[in-house]
Amino acid sequence: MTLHIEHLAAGYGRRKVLQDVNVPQIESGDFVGLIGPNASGKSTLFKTIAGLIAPMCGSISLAGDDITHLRRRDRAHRIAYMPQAFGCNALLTVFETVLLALKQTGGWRVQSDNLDRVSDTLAALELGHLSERGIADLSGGQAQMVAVAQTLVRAPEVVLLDEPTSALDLHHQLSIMTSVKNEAGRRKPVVIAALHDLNLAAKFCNRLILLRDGKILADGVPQDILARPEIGETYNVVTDLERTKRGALYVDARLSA
Ligand SMILES: Nc1ncnc2c1ncn2[C@@H]1O[C@H](COP(=O)(O)OP(=O)(O)OP(=O)(O)O)[C@@H](O)[C@H]1O
Repeated sequence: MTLHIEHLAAGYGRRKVLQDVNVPQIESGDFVGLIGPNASGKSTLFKTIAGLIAPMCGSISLAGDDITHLRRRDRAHRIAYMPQAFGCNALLTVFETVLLALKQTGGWRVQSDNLDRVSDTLAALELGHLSERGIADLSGGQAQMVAVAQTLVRAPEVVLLDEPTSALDLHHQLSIMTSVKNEAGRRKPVVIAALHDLNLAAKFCNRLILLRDGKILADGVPQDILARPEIGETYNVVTDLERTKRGALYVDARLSA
């Protein structure tokens, strides 16, 4: 099962944000980091893959099917998208909120395996202790982790996470990224996460796609992409790619003089 994007253009009204985006073969089990500065088009790409924006031209195919024309219910079975901003119903518990995410694919009838799926997902994300807490009583980081749980619980073929760690402390950044990577390795969805932290992207992703001004500038393994001069140019900083004593990639970035 692969995701493949060809000559994609998309935007808002007449304004084209994405221009001739080509992404060859993202394979099942890949954990792709979508990187690029603010306003480069990362969320727009996610919204287009998720079907919230219709492409102006080009195609997006999943396992050979063109998904740009899928019906909403069929798309919900195959693709789950966690937006940057997520709304919460103040009256629901964490457990109910994650269970509600299953409604998009399973309808209103709750089956016992749905309850197990919710419990397992919350446990995998270290959120079990929050199950009965009201969703309105969570911290920003806890609410963000619940949004990740809502995405993963649906067990889709494509998982799109828009900045899943932006509100998280160091432990929870590592914990969420580890859980997502484990999910990619175990169930083998295509996973794409928009990330601003290049070191986190290097640590967990097996492929990075660099977007600037709606165009793909580089696509490849982290050690190649992060070593390229386009990284510094794109973010308007000076970068050096180093290896830590433990062998991890580390991007040292500073403002140019
Ligand atoms: N609903 C919208 N209507 C019109 N323009 C929009 C809309 N959403 C985004 N844009 C514009 O599209 C461009 C790309 O925005 P997008 O949100 O895709 O970038 P991004 O790379 O996800 O940014 P960030 O890293 O800041 O979240 C920006 O110029 C933005 O102002």
